[in-house]
Amino acid sequence: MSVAKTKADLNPRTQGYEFLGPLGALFITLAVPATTYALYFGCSESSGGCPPALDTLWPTLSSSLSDPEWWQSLWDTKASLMYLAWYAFCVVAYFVLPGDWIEGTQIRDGTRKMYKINAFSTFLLSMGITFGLIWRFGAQSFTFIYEHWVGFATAALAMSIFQGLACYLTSFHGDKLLALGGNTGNPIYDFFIGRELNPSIGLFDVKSFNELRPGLILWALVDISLACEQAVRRGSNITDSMALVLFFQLLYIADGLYNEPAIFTTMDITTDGFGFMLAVGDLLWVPFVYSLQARYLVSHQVELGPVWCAIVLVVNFTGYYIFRSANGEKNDFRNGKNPKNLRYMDTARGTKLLTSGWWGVCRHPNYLGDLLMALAWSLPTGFETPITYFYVAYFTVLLIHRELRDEENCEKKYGADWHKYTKLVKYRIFPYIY
Ligand SMILES: NC(=O)C1=CN([C@@H]2O[C@H](COP(=O)(O)OP(=O)(O)OC[C@H]3O[C@@H](n4cnc5c(N)ncnc54)[C@H](OP(=O)(O)O)[C@@H]3O)[C@@H](O)[C@H]2O)C=CC1
Ligand SMILES: CC(C)=CCC[C@@H](C)[C@H]1CC=C2C3=C(CC[C@@]21C)[C@@]1(C)CC[C@H](O)C(C)(C)[C@@H]1CC3
Repeated sequence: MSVAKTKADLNPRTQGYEFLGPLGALFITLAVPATTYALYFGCSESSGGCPPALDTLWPTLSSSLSDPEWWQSLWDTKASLMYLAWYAFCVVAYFVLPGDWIEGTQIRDGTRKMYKINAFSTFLLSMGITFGLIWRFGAQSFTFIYEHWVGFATAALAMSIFQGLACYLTSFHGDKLLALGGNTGNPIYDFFIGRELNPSIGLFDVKSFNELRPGLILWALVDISLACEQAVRRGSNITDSMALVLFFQLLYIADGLYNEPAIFTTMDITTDGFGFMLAVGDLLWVPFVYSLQARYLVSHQVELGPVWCAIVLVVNFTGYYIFRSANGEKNDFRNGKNPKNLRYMDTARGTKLLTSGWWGVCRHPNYLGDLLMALAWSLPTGFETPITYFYVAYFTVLLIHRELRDEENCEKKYGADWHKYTKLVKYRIFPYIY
C-alpha cells in the first residue's frame, strides 16, 4: 500500500501541455521528417539547387509527392544496413572503450544515475578510421554518405520511430520513474515528449547515449563526406568556405563530446523524458539538417577570401568563447567548484544561483554563444539563398522556446527566489534587447 502511494507520488499525472498540446506534438512529429526531406529535395542539384526564396520550395517538391517511384526512392537497403552497422559500432565502442563512471545529478527519487564517459574516445576512434581511410584510399572512398544521403536519413528516421515507440511502450512496465512533463495520458503527446525519464537497459542509458554518440558523431561523418565530394569534384583542395564550415562544426562536435559530463546538468537529461522528439532530434535532425550548409557548398563552391574568412572566424570564436565559458562556469558551479570566485545567491531550494560572470550578463549566456556560432556556420554560404540560413532561424526559435520552458521550470523549482534572480539578471538571452 505504502509502496503504491510512493510511486503515485513520484509520478503524478502531468496537468498542463507544452508545444501546444497533442496537436502541436503531432504537427512536430510529422514536420521534422518532412522538413528534413524538403530541405534535401528542395535544395539539391537534381532540383536545380537551393531556390532564391522560400516560397519557391513548395512547387519544386509538390510534383514528387504524387509519384510512387519518388516514395520508393526514399528507401535504400544498402544505406540502411550501413546505418545499422554504424549504430552497432557506437554501442560496441560504448562497452569496449575504457571510460570513467561518473554520477549524474540527483533525480527526484533521491538517487543518482551512473554514466560511462567515453563519447570522446568513440569520436576519436571514428575520426581515426575515417581519416585513415581517406588518407589511404583518397577522398572518393568517403563520398558514399553523400551518394546515399536519402537512404541514410530514412534509416535514421526508422531508428527514431523504433526507439520512440519502444521507450513509450516499455514505460508502462515495471516501476519506472516518469518525466514530470510526459505523463498526461494522451498517447500522441506522451510518445512525442517522452514518458519515461531515463529509459535504460541495465546500466546502459538510452537517452544520453543517443544525445551524444550515433547522431552527433554521424553529423561529423556527413560533413566529412560532403567535403570529400567537393574535393573529388574540384580535383584539388576544398574551398575556404567548406574548410571553415567543416572546422567549426567538427570543433563544436568535439567540444560537446569532450565535455560529456556537462550534459548531465542540461534540461534534456535532468527534466525531459526520452520520446520521439529527442530520438528524431538526435538521430535524424542533427546529422542531416545541421549539415545543410556543407551540402550546399558541395555544388556552390564559394571562395570567401581572407577578409571574409577573418570576419567569420571572429564571429565563430566570439560565440565559442561565450558558449564554452558560460557552460564551464555553470558546470563547475553545479559540481561544487567556483574557480573564478563568482558571486551567487542562496535559495530556499538549497541550490545556489550564479549572479556574476556570464550568468550575471543574461539568464542564458550559453544560448547567446551558440547562436553566434550558428550564424558563423551559415555566413560562408554567402547570400544567394536564404535556405542555408535555415539553421540560424530554426535555432533562434528553438532556443527562445527552450528558454521559456526552462524559465517556467525554474519558477516552479525556485519560486520567489527565481523572481529575485530575474530582477538581478534582467535579460534572458540578448543583453539590453531580450
Ligand atoms: N546545438 C543544438 O541544437 C542545441 C544546443 N543546446 C545547448 O546545450 C546547452 C545546454 O542547454 P540547456 O539544457 O537548455 O540549458 P542550460 O545548460 O542553460 O541549463 C539550464 C539550467 O541551468 C540552471 N541554472 C539556470 N540559471 C542558473 C544560474 N544563474 N546559476 C546556476 N545554474 C543556473 C537551472 O537548473 P538548476 O538550477 O536546477 O541546476 C536551469 O534549469 C546550451 O549550451 C545550449 O546552447 C541546446 C539545445 C540544442
Ligand atoms: C526539431 C527537433 C525535433 C528538435 C529536438 C531538439 C534536439 C535537436 C536538441 C535538443 C538538445 C540538443 C542538444 C544538442 C544537440 C541538439 C539537441 C539534441 C547538443 C548535443 C549539441 C552539442 C552541444 O555541445 C551540447 C552537448 C551542449 C548539446 C546538448 C543539447
